[in-house]
Amino acid sequence: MNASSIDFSPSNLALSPVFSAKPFLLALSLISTYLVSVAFYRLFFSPLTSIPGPWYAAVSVLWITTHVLRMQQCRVVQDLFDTYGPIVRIGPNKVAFCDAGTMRSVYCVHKFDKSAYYKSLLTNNNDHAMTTLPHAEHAIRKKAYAPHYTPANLALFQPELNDLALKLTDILSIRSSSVDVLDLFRHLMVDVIACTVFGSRSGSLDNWNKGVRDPLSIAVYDFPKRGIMRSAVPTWAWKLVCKVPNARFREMCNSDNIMAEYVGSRLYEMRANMQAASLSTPIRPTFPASVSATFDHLEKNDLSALGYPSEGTVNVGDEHKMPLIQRLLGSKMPSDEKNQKDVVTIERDIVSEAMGHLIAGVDTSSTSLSYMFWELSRRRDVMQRFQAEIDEIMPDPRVIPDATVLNRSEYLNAFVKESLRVYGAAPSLLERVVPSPSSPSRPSHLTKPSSKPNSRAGSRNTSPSRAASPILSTARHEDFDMMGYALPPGTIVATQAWSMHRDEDVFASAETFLPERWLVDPHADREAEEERLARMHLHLVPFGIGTRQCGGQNLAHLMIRIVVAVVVRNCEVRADVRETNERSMSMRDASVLFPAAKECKLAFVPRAH
Ligand code: HEM
Repeated sequence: MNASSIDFSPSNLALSPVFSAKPFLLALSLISTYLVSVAFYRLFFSPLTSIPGPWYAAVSVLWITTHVLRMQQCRVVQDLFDTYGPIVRIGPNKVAFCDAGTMRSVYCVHKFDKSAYYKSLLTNNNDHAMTTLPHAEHAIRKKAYAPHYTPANLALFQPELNDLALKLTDILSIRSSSVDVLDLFRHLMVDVIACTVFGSRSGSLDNWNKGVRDPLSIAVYDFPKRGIMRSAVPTWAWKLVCKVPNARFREMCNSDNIMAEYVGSRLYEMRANMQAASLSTPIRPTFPASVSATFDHLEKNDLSALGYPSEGTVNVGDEHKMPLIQRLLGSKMPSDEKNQKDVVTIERDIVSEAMGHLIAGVDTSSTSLSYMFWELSRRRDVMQRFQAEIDEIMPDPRVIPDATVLNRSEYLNAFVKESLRVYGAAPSLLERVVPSPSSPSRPSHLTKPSSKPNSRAGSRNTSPSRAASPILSTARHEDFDMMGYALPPGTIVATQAWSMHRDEDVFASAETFLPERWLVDPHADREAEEERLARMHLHLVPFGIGTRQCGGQNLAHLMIRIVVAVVVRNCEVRADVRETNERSMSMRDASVLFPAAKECKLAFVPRAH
């Protein structure tokens, strides 16, 4: 047969075996069989089968992922707790729980490593404390930065923080119309972190006031979105994504580099200054190749025992006051600098760490402050009680009291706790992984092999002893016993502050904003009151819990108190319901909480003194 004799008519082609649909159908049926088998296994034979939860969550990650993308994961997981109880399977390999005893067991006692989810927050393509998954390696990073955030060290920076807060108040007082405080506080926090971490003034607040775009604040804002996109696509595809011809989009893709350039410049300036001043830099080994050998020793040196500034100081300016990058440079750099490779690695680590603090501290604090002022704008009762206290501790409206005075203020404390309870800025699941037997951080007492059958979790409030309830008779030695269920190594487990803060048995009328719940009722039985407050404190975890909890919480507490005090002393706060209301402020959660409208417009009217 020659080519001219082949009939290429459409009707013949459709029947031609070359174009037969059979291979396609075969592939399709193989894939379908595989998917159905996987779903069948996950539903009926997985070690997590007995854990309560909807079947569609057990068979695929698709369901929970859609809620992550809708930025409604916290609410959805809370609904599952309401339906199924305090332990729920939310994915083929993921278990969420809401129980104070289990929370302590996972995050404080066993100190499970973080899950790979955190890698989406890498800075400068490199790890920092928050993204370092293994517990032992993290301990070393934390030891290096933690002394910076002790209350005594932060108190040295209070004059600068006060200046920034007064500048903010001046900006608010002269505006005749409403301002988007979410954006304004973001610029403020960039200045705060520039001051405490880099020892420089970024001028972000000034830029905001002048209506000038501030690339650093924009980069910090863009970074989480960039992280989610970056982790969703392979490197080759990411390079294409970054070429999308849209200037704003490219700026977002480039946010990591913009931050790295800023932080890198500050680091080199600092290093040059330190060298010029012939500083006496202490030499301490950090980030050694083998971290496990030092692990036990580091564990004993927990935060409280660290003692600052015992590790040595740099003799420039105020002997003890130094921004974080100066502290890290002083403690990490080899004095002779013979090994240039080490220097490059160490500097890269410092840049990533400092960037990590920018992204961890800016959006969280600005969201918290925004929700606080929104509450003050609509709760006259809270505002009046607050003003009475602040007017007393701050007779001169331009002289902000010392941190010790702010910390002793009863109503201010109650207001901040209640705000962090209802509007905690990091309310989502804090994922950890059940370790494998070979993991260096796996404690030997993780499981107790038992012959008793599995006991199902029942009520919401499980006491600590319940976490040690019997496990499945089929449980293997390496399984972890969580509330009566045996979880194999590799299972992702997590709790969320959102739910811990909304437990009706602990916080009556949990959805109501009620600072008074944190005050002792003088008419009630004293012992019962103490017990009630202790229970609430046990469930209040806006900064996480255990060794991985927020490294900058003391700075967050200090700055929130300073800003709230000075603004309440100087201004009345108003919201126009046409622009800021329940709907616009409805909470959405990505890794950080934010209002649905992505803005919070409020007006500030100077008070008559
Ligand atoms: C209201 C404000 C803040 C909230 C609600 C908050 C919340 C949190 C939470 C929940 C974590 C733990 C994440 C986990 O376990 O997976 C965390 C970690 C962290 N936060 Fe914050 N944060 C706030 C402000 C800040 C500030 C101002 C800084 C520093 C400038 C900061 C620095 C960090 C760092 C460095 C980590 C990682 C800790 C580590 O793993 O060593 N945070 N934060």
